[in-house]
Amino acid sequence: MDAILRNFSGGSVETRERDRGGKPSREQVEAAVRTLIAWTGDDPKREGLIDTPARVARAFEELYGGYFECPIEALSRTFEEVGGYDDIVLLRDIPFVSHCEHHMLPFTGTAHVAYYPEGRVVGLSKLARVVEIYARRLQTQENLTAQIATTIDEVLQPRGVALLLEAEHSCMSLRGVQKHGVSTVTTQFTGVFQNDPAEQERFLRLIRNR
Ligand SMILES: Nc1nc2c(ncn2[C@@H]2O[C@H](COP(=O)(O)OP(=O)(O)OP(=O)(O)O)[C@@H](O)[C@H]2O)c(=O)[nH]1
Ligand SMILES: [Zn+2]
Repeated sequence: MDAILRNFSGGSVETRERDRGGKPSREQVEAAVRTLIAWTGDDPKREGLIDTPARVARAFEELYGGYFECPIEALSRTFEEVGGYDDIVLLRDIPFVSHCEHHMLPFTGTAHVAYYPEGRVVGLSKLARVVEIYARRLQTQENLTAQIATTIDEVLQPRGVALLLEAEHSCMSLRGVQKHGVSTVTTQFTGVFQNDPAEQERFLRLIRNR
């Protein structure tokens, strides 16, 4: 239980993805949702709410499905027939929804993912799948950014990886400080994007210039 709720941030991607724990039963989850409903002040036994715990459990399976998918596997099929192409590959504006690990409230935004292939490339959708898998876990935006970058870097071993995420956190807009329209930007660079300021600048320019 502890293991599954932990969002593994230490060790290699492979270790992180291997160390999975058990899972509570459906009955336990539904009982927990009934407790939360009662905590709000409502009656979990009233007609409109009677099936809600089951719905919430199903919604959680969808929203947090990323714990049961493997980002390493998503990147496992690569191909080399790209006519000698060896320049930057950039996926711009990948939309994502994740949930902050502090409040379990959604933060939504877009991810820009780039890498410099080293001989072999991966199917484009697989990069978006890695974003999706990690987004569907409890996250901080920093951790989400780092996990996507590290995974692509470790699995594909390209010449470099560049990530930029921009998102609005509903725990900041709907509650607490209640600031709407704040965009949080995080970046992570490896390889040439980290070592060569010109490459980093090129990535940022490609994102900005539409
Ligand atoms: N660094 C980081 N902080 C986050 C992220 N998501 C939410 N937070 C912040 O986590 C912090 C949690 O702070 P706490 O003081 O424990 O919680 P809180 O009392 O609800 O804080 P307020 O939101 O200021 O009311 C808040 O400042 C949130 O804005 C994230 O992805 N990254
Ligand atoms: Zn939060």
